[in-house]
Amino acid sequence: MKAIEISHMTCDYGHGKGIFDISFTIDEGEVFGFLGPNGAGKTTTIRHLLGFIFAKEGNCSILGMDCGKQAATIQKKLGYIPGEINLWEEMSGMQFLKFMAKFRGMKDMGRCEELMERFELDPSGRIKKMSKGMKQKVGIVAAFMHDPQILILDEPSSGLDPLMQNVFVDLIQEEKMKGKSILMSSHMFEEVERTCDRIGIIKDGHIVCVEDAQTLRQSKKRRYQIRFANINEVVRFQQEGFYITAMHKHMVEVEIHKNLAKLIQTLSHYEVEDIDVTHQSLEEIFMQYYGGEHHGE
Ligand SMILES: Nc1ncnc2c1ncn2[C@@H]1O[C@H](COP(=O)(O)OP(=O)(O)OP(=O)(O)O)[C@@H](O)[C@H]1O
Repeated sequence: MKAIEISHMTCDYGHGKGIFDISFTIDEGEVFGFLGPNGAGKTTTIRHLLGFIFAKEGNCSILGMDCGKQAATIQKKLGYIPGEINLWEEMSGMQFLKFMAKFRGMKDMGRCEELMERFELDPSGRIKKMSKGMKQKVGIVAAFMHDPQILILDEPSSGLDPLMQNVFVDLIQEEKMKGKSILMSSHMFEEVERTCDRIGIIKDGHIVCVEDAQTLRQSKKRRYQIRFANINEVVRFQQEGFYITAMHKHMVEVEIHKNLAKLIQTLSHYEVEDIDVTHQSLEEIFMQYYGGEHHGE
């Protein structure tokens, strides 16, 4: 059984807005990164999973339960961090966490206390007075404290400082080791790179790519900056048919995807003074998808 299954789901808000024919699945024990530019449809998809919106076309299920029909059971079971955390402002952080614990029938608050300590959260103050980062911490503790099997996290680390983002990444990695299934929307490429097994990219309401994170990492192009001994070598090298991305005096930059051996072999016939390499970042790869410039290389 799949942890999460979304099949041909459409929610048309009109004027090209919404989500259209969305399908993907998440396995048990898998961390799935859900990425896309602002307004792409991430939150709309997630709200269907929580049963806040009913799919007019298509359907979605969590652990075999229909997200529309069994929303109450699902909401009790899973861990959820909404994109915009609107907690009950008049409550203190602790009152809110106790309320959530009661809603879920939790007896033991040990995990809650452990998480508060990890995130250095003092929950005694009123939510109304808390900073965005503090509210986010309350949201994280509330989502993880009942040790749920499934976690749906909509931009979970927004508002956290870099130190706390690291604490959060460690937590995700630990949960993954425990076999949890996690759907995580994020704008933080580093966080995605460090945690996700598979990545789905949504743009204008359509899924444009679902890819193994390892495959995406391997598809990173490399750019080699080669400094030749003299300009004659540069002119000669230009005839070799490599994809040249920049040139400056005796330096030539070439972009290589797979055929590094060919470059090394070719350069053995040249007078080379220096060679340097830069790797394409995961962010650059995503930007190709976001901007629609990806040609499926
Ligand atoms: N209830 C609604 N009625 C009409 N349009 C809506 C409604 N909810 C969302 N939209 C529109 O649907 C599109 C998708 O919104 P959604 O919130 O799912 O995007 P998102 O990918 O989560 O974006 P962000 O990264 O900015 O949070 C947007 O253009 C949004 O304005």
